[in-house]
Amino acid sequence: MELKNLGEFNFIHSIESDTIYDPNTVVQGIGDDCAVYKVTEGYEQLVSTDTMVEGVHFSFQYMMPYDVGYRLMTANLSDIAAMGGIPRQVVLSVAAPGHIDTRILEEIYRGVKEQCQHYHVNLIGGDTVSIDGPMVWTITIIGEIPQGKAVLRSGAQPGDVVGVTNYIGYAATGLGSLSYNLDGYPMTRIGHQRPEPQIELGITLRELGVHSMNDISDGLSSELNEIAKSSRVSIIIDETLIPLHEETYKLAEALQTNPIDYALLGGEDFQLVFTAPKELSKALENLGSITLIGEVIEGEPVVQSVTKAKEIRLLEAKGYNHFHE
Ligand SMILES: Nc1ncnc2c1ncn2[C@@H]1O[C@H](COP(=O)(O)OP(=O)(O)OP(=O)(O)O)[C@@H](O)[C@H]1O
Ligand SMILES: Cc1ncc(C[n+]2csc(CCOP(=O)(O)O)c2C)c(N)n1
Ligand SMILES: [Mg+2]
Ligand SMILES: [Mg+2]
Ligand SMILES: [Mg+2]
Repeated sequence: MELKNLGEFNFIHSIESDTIYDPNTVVQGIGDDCAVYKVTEGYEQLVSTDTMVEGVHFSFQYMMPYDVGYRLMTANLSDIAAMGGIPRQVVLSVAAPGHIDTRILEEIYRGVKEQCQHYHVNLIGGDTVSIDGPMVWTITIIGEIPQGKAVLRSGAQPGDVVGVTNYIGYAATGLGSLSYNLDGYPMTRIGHQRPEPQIELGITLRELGVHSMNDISDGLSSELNEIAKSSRVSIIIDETLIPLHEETYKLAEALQTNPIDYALLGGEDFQLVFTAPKELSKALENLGSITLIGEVIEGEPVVQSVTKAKEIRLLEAKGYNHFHE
């Protein structure tokens, strides 16, 4: 059935069941002017919002509707992970054209709810409007963090080591293989379609005492530059240490591109990049999913890298930019 035949209120009614995955914190969910939720004593509240636009952040050529919802939740959960926080509540706003088949919307919600269930997050409200254009999906997420413990972009200190979680350039490899219609990239395709936020690692890193952290939405060079600027420090990384998946090397070979660029410029990995006191190096490496790729030094707020050929180059804050020519 088309959305315009179902109508706004029937649509809201159709999605409101199975939205509460941590009932202890909810006083009022979907169904009133505002949602009402409880906060934990001794904790600060985190809030962040992220939007996904059809044609910009996703294409039904490369993703199933279920994946769209899944990744929308991941992008929002990822910003909570980047602070070392615990996700709690979300509200979701959708703008959709009247001719859309409601089965597509149901599938997107199924993806959202899957991630809500997995991370014990409640979907407590939202908004539904019509648009004469592409679908626009926005989530606002609320999380919690023990008082004074949020890991900021501005906390990096000279002498820190720089680390990343898992593989970088993974999602961009999957998207590249899809857009060039190349077979043989099963792992990274899932990385593009169904990325995971690093909630548990974010909490572990915060508890270990990392100094600064960011999640990778726009690309490693962009995120490192944000840390360098906010913290007023210089960062230097060794490009040969950036953890790339074998499918990234394979795609770079097939397309005659530089594999490092998928990590530096690709984005949407939703992995974490952080800086930490050098004394934590051993503990960080013992986590298994962390790679140390550089260090923080005193100086201008810039990022430099040592290339494979042992040359030093400036890493500009390139990466995904919505308003770049
Ligand atoms: N239109 C806006 N109005 C007010 N604040 C904004 C607006 N857009 C971004 N911000 C704020 O700017 C800062 C950086 O936002 P940005 O969206 O770049 O970070 P992010 O969500 O981590 O990255 P990404 O959106 O690429 O995942 C955040 O504090 C965000 O709240
Ligand atoms: C169809 C299609 N084309 C291109 C891309 C790549 N892409 C889009 S937005 C973005 C950065 C993060 O956005 P934001 O800063 O809004 O969080 C990236 C890397 C995609 N995912 N799908
Ligand atoms: Mg954002
Ligand atoms: Mg972020
Ligand atoms: Mg961005």
